[in-house]
Amino acid sequence: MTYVAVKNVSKFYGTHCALKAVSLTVNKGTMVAILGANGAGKSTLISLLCTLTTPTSGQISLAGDDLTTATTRVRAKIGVVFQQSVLDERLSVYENLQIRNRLYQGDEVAVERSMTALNIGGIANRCVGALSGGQRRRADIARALLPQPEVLFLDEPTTGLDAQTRRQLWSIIKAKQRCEQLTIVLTTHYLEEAEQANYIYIIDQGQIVREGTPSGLKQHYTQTRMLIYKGNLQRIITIERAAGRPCEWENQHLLIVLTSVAQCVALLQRYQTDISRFEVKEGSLEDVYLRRLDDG
Ligand SMILES: Nc1ncnc2c1ncn2[C@@H]1O[C@H](COP(=O)(O)OP(=O)(O)OP(=O)(O)O)[C@@H](O)[C@H]1O
Repeated sequence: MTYVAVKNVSKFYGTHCALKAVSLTVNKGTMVAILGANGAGKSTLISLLCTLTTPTSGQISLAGDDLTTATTRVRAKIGVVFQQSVLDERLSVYENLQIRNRLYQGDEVAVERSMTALNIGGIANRCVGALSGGQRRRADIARALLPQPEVLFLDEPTTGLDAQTRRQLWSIIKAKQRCEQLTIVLTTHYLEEAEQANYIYIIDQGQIVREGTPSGLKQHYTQTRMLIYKGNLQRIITIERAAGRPCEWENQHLLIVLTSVAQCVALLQRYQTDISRFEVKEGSLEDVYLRRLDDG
């Protein structure tokens, strides 16, 4: 079921076009990742989705409500984690959450519930200015979850965090998605994070240039390659080329682009005494992304 619908949206800053005729949908309970280079338009899109700015043209709706005409109702359904933390550095984690909760007129248990979800009870009384980047991000997410939003917008939530902290944060966010049907829209530069999404949009210079599931994108835009490192390489390449089958040298190894599992099995059977070390490499999301930049 479509939860967020962006239809033909353009956004100009003065004469600069940051988004051009963007259309996308996000289904309820799914996680959608927006990928793109610096300046591609990701933050602009998030700003539009969380009603901080309005489109120059086009429509956006959330749970059936138009963002420009039903802004208050929409805002009650969203949580946002901005690229830059919006917590007050001089206050404790608890004070930050409590003040925010009062603004939402949230119930008394909301702060405890949010702190428990992000596992930050132990740093509740610490001043935000003295927290590590990972602890601060947890507090940011706890703040965004205070009103129990239906959709969470995450604008590069893990930039600058170490791999272990990123993984911990993601296991919390994914659990929320799974258990509470939370809809998530994420922008990120980390391709392994986008890999966890149900659907991906790649933006380049304000336009959507690729879209699909992570596996669909890989299947469509990348190749599976067999690399033969050791063995009777000269014999293999001679036979393959004589039979009209593509086979290339790559840095003193043999490279064969595979089109099917059957082809891989046939090669291994044909050269079982000639191959002593090989590897089959599937295309990655990074290949999809970089190939787009190269094409551009
Ligand atoms: N308030 C603004 N006024 C004028 N131009 C802006 C404004 N905000 C963004 N832009 C421009 O719009 C384009 C898209 O910017 P945006 O911040 O959306 O990109 P981004 O994909 O989020 O980049 P990054 O990954 O670096 O955060 C850029 O060319 C940027 O300079």
